[in-house]
Amino acid sequence: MTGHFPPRGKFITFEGIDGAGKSTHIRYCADLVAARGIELVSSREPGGTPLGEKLRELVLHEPMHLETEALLVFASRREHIAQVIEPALARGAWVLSDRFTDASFAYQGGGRGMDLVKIETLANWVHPELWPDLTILFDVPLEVARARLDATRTLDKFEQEKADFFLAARNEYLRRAAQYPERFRVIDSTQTIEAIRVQLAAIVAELR
Ligand SMILES: Nc1ncnc2c1ncn2[C@@H]1O[C@H](COP(=O)(O)OP(=O)(O)OP(=O)(O)O)[C@@H](O)[C@H]1O
Ligand SMILES: Cc1cn([C@H]2C[C@H](O)[C@@H](COP(=O)(O)O)O2)c(=O)[nH]c1=O
Repeated sequence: MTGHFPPRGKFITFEGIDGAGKSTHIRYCADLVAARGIELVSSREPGGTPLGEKLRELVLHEPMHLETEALLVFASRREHIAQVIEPALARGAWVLSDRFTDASFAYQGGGRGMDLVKIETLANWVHPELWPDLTILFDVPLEVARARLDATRTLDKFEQEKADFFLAARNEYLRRAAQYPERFRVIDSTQTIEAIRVQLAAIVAELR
């Protein structure tokens, strides 16, 4: 007897410095995917599971050593992969995640200055086989991101960081996008929401 295996789902991640517009555009991309009749799981990091959300609270609000921070985001990620991402991809669902390991490179590596080799080691340990099929990087100068955040919310631990932190995080994102051009699409997030949507629709339509 032969079993029926659904084609593996797609794993799409959304990255950018705080205020770049990820959350705004994930909802739109989710609608595009759902309109194709594809099962969809929308999630986020740190978080995405009950334990991951508890870790998120610690990471976003408690002061801690930078390596503790890195270990906690990877602990949250391990749980997220086991409980949510892998089961969804295996049953053919598409997973849209607000951040994944590129954020650890950008924030713990670029922003905090943690040795990138250590982050690579954690990534190879926690998800040796799993990388996104597509990563959409919303790129924006930090003054624009900052103005958007200041207008909308109370800032968490990361959002209160100084300009240098975000400059380094943005540069690390752009460095990774240049290193993995087949996986990344970089969007100029200073454009209007409508203009960005046009680009996103084309990018998502390419994915089969
Ligand atoms: N292209 C845009 N033009 C103008 N305003 C925008 C644009 N994209 C997002 N915004 C606005 O900027 C604010 C921050 O956007 P959003 O919450 O999507 O950012 P984010 O990248 O998800 O931030 P964080 O990572 O901190 O959650 C929101 O008020 C949103 O409406
Ligand atoms: C996955 C991940 C996230 N972070 C930081 C980046 C953001 O400042 C927060 C998450 O907040 P958001 O509003 O949901 O984007 O966490 C990090 O430092 N390292 C990571 O790996």
